Amino acid sequence: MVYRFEKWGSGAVFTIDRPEKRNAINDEVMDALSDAIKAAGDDESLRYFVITGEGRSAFCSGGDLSEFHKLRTEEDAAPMLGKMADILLRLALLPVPVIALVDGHAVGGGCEIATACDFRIVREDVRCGFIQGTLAITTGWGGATHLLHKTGRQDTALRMLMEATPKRAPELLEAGWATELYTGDKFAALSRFTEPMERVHPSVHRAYKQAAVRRYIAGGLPERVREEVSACAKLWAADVHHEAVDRFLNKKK
Ligand SMILES: CC[C@H](C(=O)O)C(=O)SCCNC(=O)CCNC(=O)[C@H](O)C(C)(C)COP(=O)(O)OP(=O)(O)OC[C@H]1O[C@@H](n2cnc3c(N)ncnc32)[C@H](O)[C@@H]1OP(=O)(O)O
Repeated sequence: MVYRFEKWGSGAVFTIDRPEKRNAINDEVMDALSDAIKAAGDDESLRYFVITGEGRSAFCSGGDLSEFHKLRTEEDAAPMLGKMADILLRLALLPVPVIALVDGHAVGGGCEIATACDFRIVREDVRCGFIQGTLAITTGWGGATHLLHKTGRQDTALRMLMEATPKRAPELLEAGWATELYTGDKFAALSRFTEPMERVHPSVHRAYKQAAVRRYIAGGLPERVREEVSACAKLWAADVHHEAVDRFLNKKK
């Protein structure tokens, strides 16, 4: 299995389980995450939805380049990008707090997944970044749209996107992307984060999350995400993108 979806106290944890590929996202993981989000949305007893990665090397390394490099044209790329962008939008709009438990590097689409969550609990020694620019594309799963919507500083957000480099956890905290940093066991860190909120009735959490969802919708996020997908799909078709992916895939051969 390329994932696990398990109950965790009053929450549920989705674990991307492809450590041999640094938890890269392929169609199978997308479909599993989509199903998990549906189940979470239908579960009135759920208090939290948590997403994390297997192993300590990576939270998620983004799209599976060994699979997605076969997508050559704008028409090829748009359906894959749109599929994951829709899944991340549904993740963001879940009626409960959504927590990214970032216990390894989150790069590319992996950084987009964490950005779509309400909170990011980040291990203090990891690096996260929107490295799509190094492949001559933009974010394509809605990451830029979610980041620009959430962050208080547009200059900081644009700099993260345009530099396309992984940032150290303290920098991510300073930039307002990381909610808090931790060391040691990730589930102990998750408990420390959720415990204070557990003293509040879940109906209060759901009401506050609805306020955030209303702000998303008022901000036109679904349409803005669709436009981001289109922009990425256009850049995807360029030779400079395919050459950059080929260099990554051939780096060790
Ligand atoms: C809109 C989303 C967008 C898209 O879908 O295209 C993206 O997400 S673009 C960005 C795609 N992701 C990347 O470019 C990141 C590539 N990976 C890395 O930079 C590193 O692997 C890193 C920093 C995540 C971890 O580095 P580390 O040294 O710990 O591991 P290795 O690089 O040696 O990788 C181990 C093993 O995993 C394979 N791998 C890693 N990432 C991916 C990936 N995204 N897709 C496919 N395979 C990946 C890597 O090739 C190695 O395989 P091996 O067979 O052992 O050589």
